[in-house]
Amino acid sequence: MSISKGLVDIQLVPADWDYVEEGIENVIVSYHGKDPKLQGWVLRLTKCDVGADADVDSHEASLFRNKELQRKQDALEFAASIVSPIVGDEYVLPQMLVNVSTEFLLQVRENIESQRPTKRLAKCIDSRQSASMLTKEMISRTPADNTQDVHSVTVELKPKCMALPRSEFFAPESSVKHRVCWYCMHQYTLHEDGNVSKFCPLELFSGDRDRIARSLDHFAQSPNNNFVVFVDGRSVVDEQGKISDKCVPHWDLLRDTVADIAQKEDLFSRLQLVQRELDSFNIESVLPKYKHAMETGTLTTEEPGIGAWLNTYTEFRKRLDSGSNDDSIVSDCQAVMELILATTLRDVSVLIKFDSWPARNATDTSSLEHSKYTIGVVDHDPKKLSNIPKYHKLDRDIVATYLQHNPDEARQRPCRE
Ligand SMILES: O=P(O)(O)O[C@@H]1[C@@H](OP(=O)(O)O)[C@H](OP(=O)(O)O)[C@H](O)[C@H](OP(=O)(O)O)[C@H]1OP(=O)(O)O
Ligand SMILES: Nc1ncnc2c1ncn2[C@@H]1O[C@H](COP(=O)(O)OP(=O)(O)OP(=O)(O)O)[C@@H](O)[C@H]1O
Repeated sequence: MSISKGLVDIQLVPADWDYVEEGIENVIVSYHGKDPKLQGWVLRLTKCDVGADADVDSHEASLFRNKELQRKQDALEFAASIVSPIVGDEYVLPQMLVNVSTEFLLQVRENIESQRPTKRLAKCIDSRQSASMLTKEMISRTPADNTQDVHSVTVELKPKCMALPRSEFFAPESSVKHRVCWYCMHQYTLHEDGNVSKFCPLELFSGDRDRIARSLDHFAQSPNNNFVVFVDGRSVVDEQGKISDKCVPHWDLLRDTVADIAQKEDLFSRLQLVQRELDSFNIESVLPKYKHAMETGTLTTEEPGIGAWLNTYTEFRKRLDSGSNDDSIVSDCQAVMELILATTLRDVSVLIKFDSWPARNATDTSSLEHSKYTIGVVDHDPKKLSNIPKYHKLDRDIVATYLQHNPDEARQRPCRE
């Protein structure tokens, strides 16, 4: 990984950028122009509510711009100094901040509008940002070698949960959290009874090749927005909304290859280990600590800057390295920050990109370079401290809804690490 901390000045032409994907907060556009410095890179542009950036020249907009720039610089530092040592340097994509003009942003906004999904249209590219993140392209429209009959294929995994919580401080009605993982319970809030996914993320993190492959099959049956396969830059599903051989060339081979990768790459075990340790208090006991820290002023409504994050991480690392299980020595503030770090890491996506995936008509798949891949995590900006009450409510709702549908403990399907 290489994270450049300065602000880079490059001439950006709106017509050179194509829509790739987006989440709640950011739109990703990829470069297809002629500048070799930008080829193979994407821009991550932040969004705002439609209309919120109407007056780009106001005093408020200028304050907002400075704050946003600081937040993005902190996010770069966060990636380099915290995410990178946790997951491994090799899994964090190279990134840098580039200057972007209002004209550039407004034109890109207009150019990509027709390609955006309806569910995301309440927000648009924020024309007030003065800098955006340039990062390595992980979803590509063209295969690396156009001379062969191959595709560019990227698999996106957003597993959302890596371990069962080990907190001993659960209310009696929450003890189910020791048996059923957060993702499996959440299914009952997100979907109708008959549509809950059979995918369990703990299977994906099991380290057992067969369990991993089976979990990918379950993921493919109910991909939702947690499992996406991009073929030549487009996300694909079959007519039933599933991932199968009908939409992905050699799906069985892809599933097996991804299972091998998930078993072999240290990323998965590192994410699981740190998730287990960081979530040791769980949101249930963190909410009172958060309230207490706010009342006593050890935490304020100001979101933590990079200095506070570095202290949190150093403190956490010291405890982890000493092998101490004594949670009583952890301050309220530290417990809250660790929970936020755990939530940040829980929400990352893992992208695995194959530059030369065999086309459907390829008979000898072994001769193609399908095993050459690039892997990285995306979406690791720190979550907001002010989300703590929301996380607590979500957690309670998830448990309550799960128990409504599964009141009988003997019939609950336990998750296994
Ligand atoms: O709350 P969750 O667990 O549903 O996660 C949200 C994600 O929903 P998901 O369940 O993955 O579809 C949600 O993902 P989508 O945009 O729905 O794909 C975001 O990642 C959201 O993060 P943020 O608010 O943008 O920082 C996520 O919010 P956080 O809870 O991580 O803040
Ligand atoms: N480097 C990249 N190259 C190609 N595509 C990417 C890259 N990074 C992200 N994407 C795609 O864009 C999507 C949205 O990106 P990102 O997760 O950064 O947005 P977000 O708004 O922060 O997401 P969320 O809603 O999960 O918080 C990802 O899910 C992925 O499909």
